[in-house]
Amino acid sequence: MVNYLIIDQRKLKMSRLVRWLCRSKKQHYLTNQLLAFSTDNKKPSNTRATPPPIRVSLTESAGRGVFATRRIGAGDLIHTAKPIIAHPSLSSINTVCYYCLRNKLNSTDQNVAFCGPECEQNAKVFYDVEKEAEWVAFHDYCRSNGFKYPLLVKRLACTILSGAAHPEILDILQPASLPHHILLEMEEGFNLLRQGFTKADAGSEKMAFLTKKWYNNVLARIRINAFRIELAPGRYEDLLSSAAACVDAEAAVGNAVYMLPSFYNHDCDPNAHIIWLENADARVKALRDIEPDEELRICYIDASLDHNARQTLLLEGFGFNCNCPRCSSGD
Ligand SMILES: C[S@@+](CC[C@H](N)C(=O)[O-])C[C@H]1O[C@@H](n2cnc3c(N)ncnc32)[C@H](O)[C@@H]1O
Repeated sequence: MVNYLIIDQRKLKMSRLVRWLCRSKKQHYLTNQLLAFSTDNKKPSNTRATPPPIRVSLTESAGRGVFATRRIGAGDLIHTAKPIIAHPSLSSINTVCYYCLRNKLNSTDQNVAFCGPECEQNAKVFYDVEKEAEWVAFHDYCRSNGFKYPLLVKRLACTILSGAAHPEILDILQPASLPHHILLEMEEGFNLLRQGFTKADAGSEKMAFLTKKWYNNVLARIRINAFRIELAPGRYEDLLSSAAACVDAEAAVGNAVYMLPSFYNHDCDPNAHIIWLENADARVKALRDIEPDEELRICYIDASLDHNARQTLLLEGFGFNCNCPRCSSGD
């Protein structure tokens, strides 16, 4: 089975495990757990996949980070990762698979739909719960405010209600807090989400995890750890539609949260990047030659912005003052 939403008791143990690991610095073990969690395990059980050439360890000034365990060549694929949760942007909801975000340009279906039976089957972990409730008001709230992350929280909540995920599943990721004005804006989303499940008779016992505190914590983590997915245009038609989307509105097909990719720190002159080809599966690639023990860093923002714009975006969006060599040099 593909590890798209491998959410079970193991994940609950993960968050306790990480607290222990951070104390004991048994980071090789952490890396192995994250790799097992993050990568595609489609391979037959009798063939052992080669582990990616990376480890997760503490950095000097940016928390945990990802380091090369051997030399990696420019252009090499370092590893792939499947999302823990992914959600199409509302503008793409009828044109991409509701599970893997693959473009379904040829489909005539105007409703949410899946690109095939495998995605439909995999989506059961959230869709069986989601389709029982009415989400017009929640989607209107997201659409009118331009919010994308509450959609990921809704999908996660559905997965938890179905019993396929534990409420603590994202606790391993870097925590964050939301500024007061954002907390106020999020309140309506929380109320609409609860209302949706309450009206659908989801059951108060099952919904006990869905507190304002849980909602805000998850949203804050998602805000600094989620990736905006833009698929690489493969065909001429895709190229045209993505060019139109760039001009029109939201170019991203959706957003997703991953496990291992969330441990990559930022650099304004990165040595690695993440790309998406046909769906939400992430591919981490080297941008240049990387030496053993060098930290692998990606760029969270548009690197072509000037120094002040980059610093402001990183502080407001991700909560840190960037101390990468490029920023330190004043560039
Ligand atoms: C997606 S997480 C990266 C992994 C994180 N270091 C951890 O321990 O989970 C993003 C957070 O890492 C830290 N970070 C990433 N890049 C940084 C940088 N260039 N300078 C300082 N802190 C950074 C910030 O705390 C940021 O909010």
